[in-house]
Amino acid sequence: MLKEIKVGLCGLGTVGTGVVKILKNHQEEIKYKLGCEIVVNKILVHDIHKPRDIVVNPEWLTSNPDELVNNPEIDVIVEVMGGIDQTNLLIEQALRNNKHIVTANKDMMAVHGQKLLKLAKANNCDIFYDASVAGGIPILRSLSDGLASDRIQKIMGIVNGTTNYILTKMTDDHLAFDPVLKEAQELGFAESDPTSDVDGLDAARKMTLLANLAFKMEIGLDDVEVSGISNISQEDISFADSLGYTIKLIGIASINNGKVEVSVEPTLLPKDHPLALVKNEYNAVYVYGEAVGETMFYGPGAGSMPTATAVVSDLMEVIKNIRLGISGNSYVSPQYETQLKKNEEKYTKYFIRMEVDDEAGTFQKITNVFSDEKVSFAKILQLPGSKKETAEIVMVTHQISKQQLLNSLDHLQGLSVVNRIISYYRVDGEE
Ligand SMILES: NC(=O)C1=CN([C@@H]2O[C@H](COP(=O)(O)OP(=O)(O)OC[C@H]3O[C@@H](n4cnc5c(N)ncnc54)[C@H](OP(=O)(O)O)[C@@H]3O)[C@@H](O)[C@H]2O)C=CC1
Ligand SMILES: N[C@@H](CC=O)C(=O)O
Repeated sequence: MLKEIKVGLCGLGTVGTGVVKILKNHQEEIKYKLGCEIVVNKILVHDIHKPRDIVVNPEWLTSNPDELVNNPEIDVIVEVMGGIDQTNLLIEQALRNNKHIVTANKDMMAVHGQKLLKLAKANNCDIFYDASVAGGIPILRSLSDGLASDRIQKIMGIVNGTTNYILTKMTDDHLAFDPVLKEAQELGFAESDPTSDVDGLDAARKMTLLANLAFKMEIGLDDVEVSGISNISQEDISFADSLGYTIKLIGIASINNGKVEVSVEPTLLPKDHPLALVKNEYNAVYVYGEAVGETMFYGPGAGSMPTATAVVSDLMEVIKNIRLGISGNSYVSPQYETQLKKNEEKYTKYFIRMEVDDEAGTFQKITNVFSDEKVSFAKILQLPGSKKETAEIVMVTHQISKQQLLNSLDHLQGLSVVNRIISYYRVDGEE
């Protein structure tokens, strides 16, 4: 009979502080559900003297990882400190010492996840990482448990809280990018290096974790097409708005005939689409299963307490498995070889904005390029440009392949009447 489980906590920042609070504030419920107590007996931090928002026993604090990973008293390492390669080494060492792992670290899991999962299995240990995707939403667990019997066909969602916060404030309150990013950092949503949020890398890491689980393949970061939100302007937002769309950073992973496509990019959604209504740091993930149809998961995707909820729930799962004697089954080897769609096989609609010379015949030359590529349009706007004797053309295509888009843009750039392609974005979520 287990009386208590000893935990070594790596990190006491935004998420780590939430973990300590939940373990303290919900200890009665947790003990009731598990039949044993969870005791934190070491906490790894950078600086043990730093003033903190939470009171912990000063004897728990250490800056020496050996006191956790090589400590025979510790059963589970909860890693909420971030970092990739150094942290991976620390986790490998902990697994070799037969410690179970709970982590919120998508950066590490996207790069070293498969290897760590195998090492965990070899050492009869669990490694759970539900908090690493969409914060408080139990999306990885839903894919591996609740939807285990289905064949997943598509996942589409907002999986980065920081960029959703920024886009919400830019769209609804017309605020500028930089001060809103600063706000997201102060609220604890952003990564220590927020460029990984802004450039779409954080969302791409999460999409690989989702896609691997959903499609039972090994999809790496290099297989994901990524673009972030730093080039989205107030003009893009307002043109999108006047055509009936909202811009969101959307991750998509889909499979057709065994071929996958994973991308993260700014996407125009109809204003009444459920994902367009997801605001601030909230995340939402659509999962389309062959049998279940459409399901949607919604909740806070970042922040101290939501993320800590997922971490502590994973910790409880580890403990349940220890009690049942079934630890070491987090790794399932990929069932299928990874096959990626080519650009000719990726279909969607696109929003395209360009600045052109405002002279007779311009429009005809542009439409000729598109009709040569068999691209037709659902919506077109033509307005005066920001400079004298220029015009701006904004168009939304019907469904075309990525290759048709790239060919058209290439030809347009060669036309003397086209001054520049200002922006182009995917359009999704409408028939
Ligand atoms: N914030 C969020 O909303 C979410 C975060 N995550 C992930 O959770 C993890 C933690 O994020 P977050 O809590 O925001 O990060 P913070 O920067 O707030 O906290 C990091 C903590 O780890 C400690 N730390 C960092 N590096 C080291 C090191 N090399 N040695 C010892 N201690 C170290 C820091 O010590 P010290 O306090 O002394 O500086 C700090 O306590 C990251 O992987 C992040 O991607 C996942 C989902 C949501
Ligand atoms: N920086 C991330 C934190 C959670 O994963 C985000 O903004 O979503």
